[in-house]
Amino acid sequence: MHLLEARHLKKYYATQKAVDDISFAIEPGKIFGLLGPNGAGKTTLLRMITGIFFPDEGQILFEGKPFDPMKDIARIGYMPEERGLYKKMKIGEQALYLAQLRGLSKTEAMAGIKEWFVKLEMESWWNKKVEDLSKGMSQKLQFVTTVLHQPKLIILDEPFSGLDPVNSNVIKEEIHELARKGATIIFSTHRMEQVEEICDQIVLVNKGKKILDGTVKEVKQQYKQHLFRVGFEAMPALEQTPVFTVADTGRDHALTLKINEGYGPNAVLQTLIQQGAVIHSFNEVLPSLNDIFIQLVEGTPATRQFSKVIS
Ligand SMILES: Nc1ncnc2c1ncn2[C@@H]1O[C@H](COP(=O)(O)OP(=O)(O)OP(=O)(O)O)[C@@H](O)[C@H]1O
Repeated sequence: MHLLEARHLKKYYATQKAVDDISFAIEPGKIFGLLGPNGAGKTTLLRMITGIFFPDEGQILFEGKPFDPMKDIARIGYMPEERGLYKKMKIGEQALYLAQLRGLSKTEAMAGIKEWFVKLEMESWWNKKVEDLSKGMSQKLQFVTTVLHQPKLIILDEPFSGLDPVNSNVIKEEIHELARKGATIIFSTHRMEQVEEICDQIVLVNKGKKILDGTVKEVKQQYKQHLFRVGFEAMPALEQTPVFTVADTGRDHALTLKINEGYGPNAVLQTLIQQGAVIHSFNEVLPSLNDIFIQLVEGTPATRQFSKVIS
């Protein structure tokens, strides 16, 4: 059974089709990346999944049953992009207050906070005020307050913004650990390198529509351009062949070759050897998610506007 299923969700504002018939399903324990350019509809989708507002049309199923924000919200942890911490409150008190608000007893909350503060090296922060924290520090605090009540579904909007590489890695590791323990994670970002490393499944939205859905591996296979990087002992002088085309000018004794239609890697290797090349490496070059993202969304205007649809 899926932990979360979105079926034909629609949310229209006065002039914008912010989310226009989007469906996807997420299995328990998976890390799901919700991607898209600015204004694509990601926040609007997340707000429906977190019960902040209802979809105009469509259905959300949580553990196979219609999503009931009043009941299910206690099992969801949401870290929004615009951070919602009380600036004047002390950090320890704030974490305690938020954990109790999400249903933990004071004892449970204290135990959880201690564990997380030690894990993320925040023990000395207890008596600081939020307004005294740097952007990255408040990001860590917000992460802790999102996951403290052990939600089944954790939704993180741009979780790494403001974090240095060391703290990004710490949070990345914690996200993996939470997923290993069974939590399902949705995270929304435009930073593709993080998605490649972390996500099991991705959905790309653009102009309110879903334009891609699959595992990172599937998506890369779907958009591959049959390119291979070949390393040589010495750069060979290659003759024209119907098997491949040289895709770059070559450096460091290596060339990128594009295999022509009707041929495979074996034919490339045979041709190269016949032409006297001495090969020492041969690797497929898959497109990065960044390349795919840019290819799919480049040049498309922001969210679909009613006026354009009507005219
Ligand atoms: N309250 C609102 N009223 C009218 N239009 C809105 C409202 N909120 C969002 N929109 C529009 O809906 C579209 C989708 O916005 P949304 O915030 O969901 O995008 P996003 O993918 O989260 O963008 P970003 O990556 O920039 O945060 C945008 O065109 C936005 O202008």
